Amino acid sequence: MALRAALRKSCALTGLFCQLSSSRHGRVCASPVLVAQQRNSSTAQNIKLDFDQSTGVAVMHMQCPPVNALSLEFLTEICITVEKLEMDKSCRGLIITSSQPKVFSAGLDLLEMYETSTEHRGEFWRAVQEMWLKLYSSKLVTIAAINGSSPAGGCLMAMTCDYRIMADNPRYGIGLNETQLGMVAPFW
Ligand SMILES: CCCCCCCCCCC/C=C/C(=O)SCCNC(=O)CCNC(=O)[C@H](O)C(C)(C)COP(=O)(O)OP(=O)(O)OC[C@H]1O[C@@H](n2cnc3c(N)ncnc32)[C@H](O)[C@@H]1OP(=O)(O)O
Repeated sequence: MALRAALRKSCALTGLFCQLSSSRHGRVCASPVLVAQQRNSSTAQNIKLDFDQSTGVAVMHMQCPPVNALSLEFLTEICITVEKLEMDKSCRGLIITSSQPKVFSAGLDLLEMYETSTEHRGEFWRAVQEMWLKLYSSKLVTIAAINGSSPAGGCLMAMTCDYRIMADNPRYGIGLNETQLGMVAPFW
């Protein structure tokens, strides 16, 4: 916890006013089942997707309590959601935001790396890579609406979007701080 407190302190603070486009709650996409099954994961429960077909804009609300930590399962859900939207010709843009209070994403799920097997960690890091490559190379216009803290993997996620808008709140931190945890991201 002391480490986390230090992290919170050292995160760079960004002050841009967040004007999150309100979605019109159009069609809601189906749960991503296929790849989840391939990865032996459950169906999407941690994402609420609002897709307004009249504008072609989808809003992905991350709702993986308590802090949208990017677990293998959650990373898989994110990837499948983006894949599904890309396959929908009427979708042009994607806004990624958080339903959790005060946190956009706490980054990679630390529990995925603690006392897990080498094999599991391999699968986990492949999913991390897949997530950011998918967002970075997406043909959709992607926007991170950062409505809370976004350290390390959360920052990575935001960086891979085309645009970032962050809520103007001095309590919200963002930055690549994972080296403070003694963590060096593996080569891709
Ligand atoms: C495009 C170019 C590409 C270039 C490539 C760049 C390379 C990038 C490499 C990226 C590598 C990334 C590594 C990581 O992400 S490691 C994880 C780093 N994250 C953290 O250290 C965040 C730690 N958490 C916090 O600072 C705070 O929790 C936070 C500010 C997010 C929220 O604070 P708040 O006070 O609201 O909440 P709590 O601290 O009380 O936490 C609530 C519960 O959530 C648990 N928690 C928090 N963070 C995590 C996490 N990351 N994983 C798992 N669990 C987490 C926390 O333990 C609390 O749980 P309990 O209630 O059970 O105690």
